Amino acid sequence: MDVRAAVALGPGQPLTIETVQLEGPREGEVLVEIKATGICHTDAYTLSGKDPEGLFPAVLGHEGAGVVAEVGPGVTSLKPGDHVIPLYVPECRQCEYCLSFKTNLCQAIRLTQGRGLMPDGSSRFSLGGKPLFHYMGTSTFSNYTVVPEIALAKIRSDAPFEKVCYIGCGVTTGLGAVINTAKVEPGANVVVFGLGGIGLNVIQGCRMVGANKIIGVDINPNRQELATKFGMTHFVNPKEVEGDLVALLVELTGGGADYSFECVGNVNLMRQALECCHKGWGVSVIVGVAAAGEEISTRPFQLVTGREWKGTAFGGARGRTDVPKIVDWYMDGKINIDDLITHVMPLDEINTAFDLMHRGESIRSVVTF
Ligand SMILES: NC(=O)C1=CN([C@@H]2O[C@H](COP(=O)(O)OP(=O)(O)OC[C@H]3O[C@@H](n4cnc5c(N)ncnc54)[C@H](O)[C@@H]3O)[C@@H](O)[C@H]2O)C=CC1
Ligand SMILES: N[C@@H](CCC(=O)N[C@@H](CSC=O)C(=O)NCC(=O)O)C(=O)O
Ligand SMILES: [Zn+2]
Ligand SMILES: [Zn+2]
Repeated sequence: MDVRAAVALGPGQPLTIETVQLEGPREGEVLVEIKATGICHTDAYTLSGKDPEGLFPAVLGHEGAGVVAEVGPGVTSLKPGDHVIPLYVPECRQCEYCLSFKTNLCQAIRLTQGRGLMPDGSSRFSLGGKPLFHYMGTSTFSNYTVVPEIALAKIRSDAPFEKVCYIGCGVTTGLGAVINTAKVEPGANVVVFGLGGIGLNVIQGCRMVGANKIIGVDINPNRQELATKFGMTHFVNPKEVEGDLVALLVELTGGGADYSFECVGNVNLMRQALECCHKGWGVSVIVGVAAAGEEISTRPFQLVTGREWKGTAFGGARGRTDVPKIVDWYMDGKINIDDLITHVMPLDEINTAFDLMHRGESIRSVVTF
């Protein structure tokens, strides 16, 4: 079938809107009509060419929501008409990783997903007879996409696509980093580096679990107002700090953060996030994705003296299990998504979403189809 997609033809180039050919679903696969997709910083990272797994030409996008249009042979958990959120971290419930219950990093289809292919090693997308790569197993910058059954969370049918698509990445990553990965407890003091689409959800998660001081760090002063609305108690702009930022954060937290989160993808901030943690027990969680070749460093003494360095992918969430619950939280008014979606646009204007992000003018842009 012919579909409309924003295609990344090469690194650093704007996306081009094309009529693309999409094959129907094969064994264990599902054709999804995408109704809305968010644009995450990770899409921009891959488009920049700095992602070692970035392949071109490709259909990017990993923060979508839509409706099942057709199921392939062997699909049992979904049927046409079901509302779904595609998952870049699937949940097969059978692999060693899923069964360990120690991680959400299902590996059932990770190898082919990282090569931009469906689990059988081929692509469903093509342009002018030449295959296009899939992206993160989801390729939501298209009005139709094909996704493995194990990479689809079935959600309630009354949830608005243009809001809950954000649960496909940013919301779940931020809330999950707090709840699943750090396991922040009531009364904890936290520091959040980066108050964008992810960091604001970390702030929201910290407020939900009853954190005490929630200190936000960002070089964009415009982030202060919204972050405060989401639960931030103190704002620090590193550009306005005279002297040592880490020392200031240790002082503000009364000895160091119980938990810190790096939500930018900057290895220097990752070090500061670790070193502002409390001696003996502080835990720092890396959420941001740093470019190929970047490395983190600190004095091992920081760890010897009891700080812990962790990382999180998709907030440690098991997507098919956890995503429908987060959709319920939104529908029950327990979490705020609406105020984070600052721009909504048609597919033709998707490059504007990247421009807004790079200029620091958006939190989340959403494309509706
Ligand atoms: N681990 C995971 O599962 C996921 C990771 N990510 C990654 O998280 C990071 C953040 O993503 P988004 O929130 O969508 O990006 P964003 O662009 O919306 O937000 C980044 C924020 O960092 C701030 N910032 C930039 N440089 C800074 C500095 N030197 N000091 C303090 N603040 C600074 C910006 O002003 C902005 O507010 C990206 O690296 C993205 O790839 C995103 C989703 C999931
Ligand atoms: N391909 C990149 C790393 C990208 C990455 O870390 N992705 C995160 C999700 S970011 C979403 O916006 C993730 O889930 N990683 C787990 C995984 O298995 O990829 C690189 O190689 O740098
Ligand atoms: Zn993302
Ligand atoms: Zn699995």
